[in-house]
Amino acid sequence: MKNQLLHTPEGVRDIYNEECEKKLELQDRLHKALKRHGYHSIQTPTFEFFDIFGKEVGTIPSNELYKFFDREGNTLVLRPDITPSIARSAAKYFMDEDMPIRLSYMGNTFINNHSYQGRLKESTQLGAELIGDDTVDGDAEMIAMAIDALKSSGLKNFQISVGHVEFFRGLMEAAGLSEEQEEVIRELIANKNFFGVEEEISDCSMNQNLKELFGMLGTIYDNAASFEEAKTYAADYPKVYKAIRRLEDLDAVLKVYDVDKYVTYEFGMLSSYHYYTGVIFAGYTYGSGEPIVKGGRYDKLLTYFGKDAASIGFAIVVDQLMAAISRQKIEITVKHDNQLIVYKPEYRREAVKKAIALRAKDCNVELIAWAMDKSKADYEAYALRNQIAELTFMDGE
Ligand SMILES: N[C@@H](Cc1c[nH]c[nH+]1)C(=O)O
Repeated sequence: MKNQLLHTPEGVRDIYNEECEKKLELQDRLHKALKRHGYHSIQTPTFEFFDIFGKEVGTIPSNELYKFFDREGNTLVLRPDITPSIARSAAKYFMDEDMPIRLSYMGNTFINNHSYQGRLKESTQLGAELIGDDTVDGDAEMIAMAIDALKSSGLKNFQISVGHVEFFRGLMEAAGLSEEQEEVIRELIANKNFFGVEEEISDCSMNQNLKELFGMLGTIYDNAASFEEAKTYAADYPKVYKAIRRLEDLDAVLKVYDVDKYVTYEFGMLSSYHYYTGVIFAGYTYGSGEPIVKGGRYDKLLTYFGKDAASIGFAIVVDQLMAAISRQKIEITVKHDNQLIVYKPEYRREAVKKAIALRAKDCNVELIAWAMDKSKADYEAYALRNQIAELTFMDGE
């Protein structure tokens, strides 16, 4: 047999047996958590027209998209991100709705990233979007809900880092740096090289307050009570000041939800998604270098689809969460309550009837016709391998 027939391409994998059962159980728990917050389920297609994920939308760059053509010659894209699809469908189906819309979804995303990063190219996301709500209450609801969902997965130690895209944007505007310099600084921040940032701006002529704010990009605050200094420095930079104030207000509401202990603030938090306009956040835990949850506010994305609706959302990266849960040795218990009935030909009718009756009572029953070359011991070993709870032989003995 050709080796390639058994292999999957780089970056995609099979999930089977116990791992698959656990993943489904985890998805179920996460989905229920979103439902508990009143979110309504929605499914959108796995592929869409190229424009839904085009440059103007501000999601994954075009060279990381899986693109292909339909019979008419349209360029189609396997979704790299579900948020633009939700934005499209919200604009299509809820154009005249003037109340906030709460949607939740689960599905796979596809990103053709460089193989050397060792990342999955197909991963499962479970997410929620709150559309048509620009309030800080909305920001807090999303973060509190993400925390509730993570807790329902059994995870105990995790952290949500929260930032605001306007802090960095405000600094860039105020400092009047070139696009190239901005790119360099973004890269340095992404690598947590804050000395590098200091060095990069040391030659630029800028006001001391602005320099102080640049110096705060690497600080992690566990409470908005420590924002006072930053606010003083930002007094003359309205964008930056407003961003800090928003995080301060958010912290107050997160305290009402009693989830502030899970949250830290980072003014230097950035995202490569250009559709974010306000608060952004990402969740981390042990055993996963990548975020287990990512989200943020995108107040302008829906205007691209013709609806003016400030929105915020997040997605839990189920595969990352699974990996972390397993590395932290957190047990996701899956029920092993399958019954197995093995029958000899003369007992076929009886066996089938029995299986139907049990299934009607919601029992899980696997039915096997006894193969001539198999012994009782073979079936017992099979039952053990497959964690069968109860094995019945219908052979007249
Ligand atoms: N779609 C984003 C997460 C998100 C959902 N809503 C807002 N942001 C992502 O894939 O990272």
